Amino acid sequence: MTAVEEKFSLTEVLSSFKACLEKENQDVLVDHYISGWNGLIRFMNSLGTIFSFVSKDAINKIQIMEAFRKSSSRDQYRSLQSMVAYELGANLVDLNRRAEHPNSGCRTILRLHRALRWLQLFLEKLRTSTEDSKTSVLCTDAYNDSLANYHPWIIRKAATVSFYALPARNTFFEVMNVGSIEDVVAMLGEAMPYVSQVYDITQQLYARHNLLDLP
Ligand SMILES: CCCCCCCC/C=C\CCCCCCCC(=O)N[C@@H](COP(=O)(O)O)[C@H](O)/C=C/CCCCCCCCCCCCC
Repeated sequence: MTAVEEKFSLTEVLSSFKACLEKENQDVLVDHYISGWNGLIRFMNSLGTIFSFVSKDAINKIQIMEAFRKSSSRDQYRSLQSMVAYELGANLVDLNRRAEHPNSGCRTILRLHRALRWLQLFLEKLRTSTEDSKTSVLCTDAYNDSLANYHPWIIRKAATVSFYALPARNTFFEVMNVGSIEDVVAMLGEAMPYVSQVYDITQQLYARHNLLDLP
C-alpha cells in the first residue's frame, strides 16, 4: 500500500500531536507537527477536489517546513522553540511586512497554528455533537471562531461554500477509522488535550516574542 492509498486513521494523526511534545522541556517537535498535518491533509484530499484550494495551501506550508528540516540549518528547526530563537537571532523574520524573508518558519508555522485552533474547535464540536448535528454547521462555526478572523472576504466565502460538501456526521465518524461512535468520542476525549497543549505552548511562545501578527 502506498502512502497515498493508506487508510486515514484519526488516532494516528492525533498521536503525532501527542508525540510533538518533548517530555523534558515541553518543546514542540517540528517533525511530528509536520507529520500530524500530513495525515490531516491526506484525509482532506479524500473528501474531494472541492477542498483542493485548502490542501494546496496547507501542502505548500508543510513543504516550506520540510525544506528547512532538510537544509544545512536543520538542527535549528528541530523544535518550534529552537526555530524562533534561531530565526529571530539571525534576523530571518519579516516582522512588519513581507519582504526579504517572505516564507520564514515563524510566519509559516503561525498560519498552521491558527488552523490548528480551527481543528481543535471542530473536533471538540464533533465530539459533543448530537445525531442531528450538521458537520457543515459545526465546521462553519469553528472556522468563524478561529481562522476566518485572518482571511479576506473571498477566502471566507470559498471556505464556507466548500463546507456544504462535507460528509454527514455518521460518515465522518466512519472515515475516522476509530470504531463505533462511542469509541470516537472516547478517543477524542483522550487525545484532544494533547492538541490543546501543543496549541497553548505555541501560542505562549509566539505571544512572548510578539509574533502573533506576522505579515
Ligand atoms: C476526521 C476529522 C478530522 C478533520 C480533518 C480535517 C483535515 C483538515 C486538514 C487541513 C486543514 C486545513 C489547513 C488550512 C491551512 C490554512 C492556512 C491559512 O490560513 N492560509 C491562508 C493564509 O496564508 P498566507 O496567504 O498568509 O500564506 C491562505 O490565504 C489560505 C488559503 C486557503 C483557504 C483556507 C481555508 C481554511 C479552511 C479550513 C477548514 C478546512 C476544512 C476541511 C474539512 C475537513
